[in-house]
Amino acid sequence: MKADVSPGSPAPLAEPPEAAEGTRSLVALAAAEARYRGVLEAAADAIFLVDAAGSILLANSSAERMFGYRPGSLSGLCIDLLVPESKRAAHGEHRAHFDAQPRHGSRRLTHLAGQRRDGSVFPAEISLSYIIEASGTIVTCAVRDVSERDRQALALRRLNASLRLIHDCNAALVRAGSESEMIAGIVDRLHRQGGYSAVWVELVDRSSSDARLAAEPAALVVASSLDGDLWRRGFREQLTLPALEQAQALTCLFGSAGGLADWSGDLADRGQRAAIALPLFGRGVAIGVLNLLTPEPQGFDEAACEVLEDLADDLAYGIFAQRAEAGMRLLKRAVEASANGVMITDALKHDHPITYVNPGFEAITGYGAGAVLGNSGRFLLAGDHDQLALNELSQALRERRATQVTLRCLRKDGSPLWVELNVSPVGSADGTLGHFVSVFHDISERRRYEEELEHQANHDSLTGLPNRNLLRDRQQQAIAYAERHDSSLALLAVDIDQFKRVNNSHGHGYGDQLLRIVAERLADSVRDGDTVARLGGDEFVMILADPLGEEEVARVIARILEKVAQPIDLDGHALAISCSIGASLFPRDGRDPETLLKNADAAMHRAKARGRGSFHFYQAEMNERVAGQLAMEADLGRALERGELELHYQPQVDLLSGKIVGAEALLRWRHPARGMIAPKDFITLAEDSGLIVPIGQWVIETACQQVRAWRDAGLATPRLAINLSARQFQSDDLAEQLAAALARAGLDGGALEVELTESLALQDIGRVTAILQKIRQAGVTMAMDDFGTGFSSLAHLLRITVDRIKIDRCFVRDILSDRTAAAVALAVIAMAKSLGVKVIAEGVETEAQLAFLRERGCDELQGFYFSGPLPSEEFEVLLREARGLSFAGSSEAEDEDDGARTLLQRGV
Ligand SMILES: Nc1nc2c(ncn2[C@@H]2O[C@@H]3COP(=O)(O)O[C@H]4[C@@H](O)[C@H](n5cnc6c(=O)[nH]c(N)nc65)O[C@@H]4COP(=O)(O)O[C@H]3[C@H]2O)c(=O)[nH]1
Repeated sequence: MKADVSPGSPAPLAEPPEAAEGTRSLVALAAAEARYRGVLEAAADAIFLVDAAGSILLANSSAERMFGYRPGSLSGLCIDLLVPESKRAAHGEHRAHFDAQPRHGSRRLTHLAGQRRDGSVFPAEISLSYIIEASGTIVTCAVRDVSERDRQALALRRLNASLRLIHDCNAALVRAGSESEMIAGIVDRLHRQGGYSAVWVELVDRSSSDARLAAEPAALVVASSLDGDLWRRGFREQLTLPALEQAQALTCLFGSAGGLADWSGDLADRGQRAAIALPLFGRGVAIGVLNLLTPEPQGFDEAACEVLEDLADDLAYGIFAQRAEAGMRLLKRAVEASANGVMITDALKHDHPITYVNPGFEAITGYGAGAVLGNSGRFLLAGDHDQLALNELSQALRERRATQVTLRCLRKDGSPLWVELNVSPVGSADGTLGHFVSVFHDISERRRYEEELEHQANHDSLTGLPNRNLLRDRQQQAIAYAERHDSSLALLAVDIDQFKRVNNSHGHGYGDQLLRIVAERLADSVRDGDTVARLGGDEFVMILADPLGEEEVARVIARILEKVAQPIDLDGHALAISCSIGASLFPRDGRDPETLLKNADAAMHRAKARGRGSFHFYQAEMNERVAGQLAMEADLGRALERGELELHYQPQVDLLSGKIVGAEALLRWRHPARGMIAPKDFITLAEDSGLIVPIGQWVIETACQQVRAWRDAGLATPRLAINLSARQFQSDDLAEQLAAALARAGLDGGALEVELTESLALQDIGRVTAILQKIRQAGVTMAMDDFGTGFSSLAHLLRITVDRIKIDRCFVRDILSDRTAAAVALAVIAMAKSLGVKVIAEGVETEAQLAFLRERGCDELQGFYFSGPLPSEEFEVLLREARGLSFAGSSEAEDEDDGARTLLQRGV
């Protein structure tokens, strides 16, 4: 049955009754119909009346709205049209079957679907009631659209699932032992439990500085239907990277493949409907991105996004925490493994007790954790609180700020320990100060090295005494002190006498030993507060702090001289040394270090000029003298080339024959400005400056040429003695030089004699004797000069074989007045006799001296009594006239004559 029923004029529900009665009944019926119709129209469900053939007899407005039909257009249509196409055939069959076996009653059918006019399908529930009428069964069908209810139910289900997922994920976060395990766990759960078809996490490459993602994902689970990773590239560029850059979750829906980008089209083809990229940020730092794919079109609706964002936050926090913990573990390991000592103290407790020390602390200090925990770190100072750095340290602790100080501590074994200490306050979680962390750096070795360098820079390596640098400091300090206290100080310049000779002749090792001994002796002679410094060579300087005056300084100097003069035994060589000292006083002789030193030096040179072992206080005119000496040294250097040197000749007379048997060549310097200068005024200078070597060569050459000239002049020339300075023996070829000079003059060795001084004994005696032997082999004779004045041992001297011994002037001078002088002279004569050596007395000035010596067996004389040194021309006259001494009588006659002194007379 088909009815064209429109909602405005609904079809009658029943046939009208009999006429009379009928009119009332009709009215009542119409009223009832109107009520039913009202009910129908008010119903939210779609309500249909359908006949047995399936034609819609009536449909309410809700039905037209629900199925998308215009008002009235449903009537007459087959109800099957409202069933989804796929179910339509089954529905028809079902309806036919029912028609064949009609029955009363009602049914409720769920999980059905309706199809709208536009073809769209919606979930529906249907209630059916059957009325069997004569014309057939009429079915009342109430259809309810349950889309919204289903959607809500689905959302609820999803929410529950998500909550379960979150819970499980959080459990995984907590339980994970490592970052990778945690990420893998989350990814796996999201895939298995959350039903996401692909889940992966990409992390920021921590080795890159610009938050770039690592090339490979940290974890990835993909359903097999999504095999192949071509789509992932597009996903990465379109979702993952922008999400990270924008720091917000980005979603993408794939409706159908048409018109979509390659990657999303590919995913849509493979049944995927939505994608999301969730950035992971931990404490504001980009960590990575969590990416998900789902076949559910609503998979990333608002609620799901919310849940996933929470999960992403948890994951980010978990990674951050894992990293922080790994960082902590790493830090702990680093602290444990650090070679630096680490000490943590409790800043809140009195005395800051130690709460932690690392193994490095024990290695450095020797104290293990067990011994120090609970103590104050102060114990390391071992009571040494007199350190400036401690002020800074305690102030920093008080002010709760970081500081760095260098401290002197003591190790457990008592050895000194220098540490560089970095102290930093460390806050508690609530921001208040909780601890101090102190890092110890053992700088003992560096400190030792620095001290060594400082010592080297300020001390003389040979003697360990302060050097010029430190002396200057000490001088300044002493001057400042004296100025403040209105007191004085003395500066002593000390120089070892004849040190150069010792050094040159015995070698530097010997000289070094001597310097060390002198250094010790000088240091032993003064008080602790005084300074002894070595400036170099044999130059020492002493500062006597706060002396009472010149007398006290003189007493100290006397003590020094005495101490230094004590005999020294060096490798079996008995050595008597002495030093010369010059003193300047502050403020009298200078107010600054330079002036005091210069003046003490000038005084020292003056002392040297006085002779060995003396001292002198500075006097104003001294500087001129020193300057004069320097000028003289410069002049002497030029004297040779300018021909200012000449030789004078002093005859030596035989005491038996009275004849001139020899002569001594004595050097003179005819200075253009100062006139004739005697050797005593420049020989020492020449020796000290080394000029004596070329000068000595000149003497040898000139002496030889002079003999040659006299001989050529037909004069009977006696042997000529020349003086050899000890310094000349340092040239190994001295003998060769002599031989060459003789050869050049065409002379044999007998023409010359060399005069040696006792100071030769200070030289390397082996070397000297070897040279002397060569000289002797050349036929040259030898005389020992100034015998008895030297400081060498007799035993030493005896190793040098000489032909003549010269009794020194000083004994001859006093020979008649001083018993000691006479005894020495006699002893020399006796010794010479016993050795078979001739004796010559020098400095004989009087007849009485001559008589005494002649009488005691002295062989020869030299002295003013007969003649002083003469220029060559004058000496030539002596030779030409063959002058000599004539003796008035024999020695016996002299004895008889009371006026023995007159027995000798000077030959004319
Ligand atoms: N009081 C007094 N003095 C007398 C008398 N007779 C001689 N004299 C001085 O005694 C010195 C003798 O020389 P010397 O002992 O070898 O002592 C020499 C010698 O050691 C050294 N000398 C001189 N010429 C040379 C030289 O060519 N080479 C070296 N190395 N030294 C030289 O200089 C020293 C001093 O020489 P001169 O001043 O010439 O002094 C000479 C001479 O003038 C006298 O009767 N009374």
